[in-house]
Amino acid sequence: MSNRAVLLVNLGSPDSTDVPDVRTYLREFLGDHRVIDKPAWAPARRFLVNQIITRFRAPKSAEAYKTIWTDEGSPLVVTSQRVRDKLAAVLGTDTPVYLAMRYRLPSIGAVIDQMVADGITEVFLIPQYPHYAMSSWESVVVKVHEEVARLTTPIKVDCIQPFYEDADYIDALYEVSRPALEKPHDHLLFSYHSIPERHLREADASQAHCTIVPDCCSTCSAAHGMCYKAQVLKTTAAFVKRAGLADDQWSVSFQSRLAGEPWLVPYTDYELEHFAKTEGKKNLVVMTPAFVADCLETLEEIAVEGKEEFLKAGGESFHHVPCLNDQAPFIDFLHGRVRRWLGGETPTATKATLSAEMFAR
Ligand SMILES: C=CC1=C(C)c2cc3[nH]c(cc4nc(cc5[nH]c(cc1n2)c(C)c5CCC(=O)O)C(CCC(=O)O)=C4C)c(C)c3C=C
Ligand SMILES: [Fe+2]
Ligand SMILES: [Fe+2]
Repeated sequence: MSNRAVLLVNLGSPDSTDVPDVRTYLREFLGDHRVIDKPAWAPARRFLVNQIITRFRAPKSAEAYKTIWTDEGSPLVVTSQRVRDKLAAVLGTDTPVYLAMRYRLPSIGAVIDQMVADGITEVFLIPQYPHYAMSSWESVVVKVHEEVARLTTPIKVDCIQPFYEDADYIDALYEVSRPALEKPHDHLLFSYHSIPERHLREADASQAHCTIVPDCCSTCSAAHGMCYKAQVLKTTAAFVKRAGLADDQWSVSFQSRLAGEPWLVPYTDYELEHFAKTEGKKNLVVMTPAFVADCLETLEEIAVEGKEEFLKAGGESFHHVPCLNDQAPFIDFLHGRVRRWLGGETPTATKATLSAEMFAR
């Protein structure tokens, strides 16, 4: 067996839909200071997460998870396992593929220990996020490097760059959404996971561009290497061009916000109501390209709740485009990137080339 391997990392889900398991998951997830960050108020943050958010949120989240749970477990975890297995099948035994979750199981630390036991010395890390965000991509990449740093025999980590406008990724998105786009519809909505607006400023190492320069995301800047909003807008622009859509056929919105501060706007739930009630857009297709695997945020929040809100507001048809999941175009995309890494061609990020600010937070 070779000493080189692929490591896929996704966000993770609770172990089960039981409230204590959901609480444990939320504690770990929301206890990550790259997700709920307020370093200046660290004790307040711990109190907020442990006592308030998890106590009140866990029962509600558990109910939501029950609506999407499958016999095999959480859709996000099950789909990620299928992606791992399909990628492993096309790569063959020379390049094993491992899967870890940022929160809960299988943990990044345990999977890295397994890789060491298997004799792996070089790893191609592919966070299962097309876009950089402090709370997603950065959290995974930093955690993997932290776990590698504790090893006595080091592993070399090459990380794929956020692939938000990679032509092959956009082609894959186009392939999986074509059947839905061929159905009659009035509008295509790109609904991305929201983040606090403040996170855009925190990620901007120059502290001079994001949310400061007017129309910052359309003004070329080095800050966009770590600007979630600029990157989701680039995914959208690349997809719109690939699909040949006119400007009045699509728009962007942001879902899954928490309370307490401004998150990226416009909010998906407001947009859904507005389309049906005031814009006369009654037949809607919704894509969710921030997620590569269908999960709570797509299957429940969009495909069930979003649909209900839209139809209640007077909408007539609502179609959620499934995520890339384990569909062939995504496996082909990943396979292509791994082949290029094995051939030394894929531009990758190492700890030395990644922003030092990322590791210092
Ligand atoms: C796509 C990338 C993601 C970013 C960026 C992100 C930021 C972010 N999320 C929360 C809070 C929650 N997210 C939850 C679920 C969830 N989030 C992502 C992805 C991103 N989050 C996924 C894939 C999922 C689904 C997980 C699954 O098991 O299916 C949840 C938990 C569910 C709930 O209770 O609603 C919370 C909470 C914050 C605060 C944040 C950025 C600051
Ligand atoms: Fe989230
Ligand atoms: Fe911007």
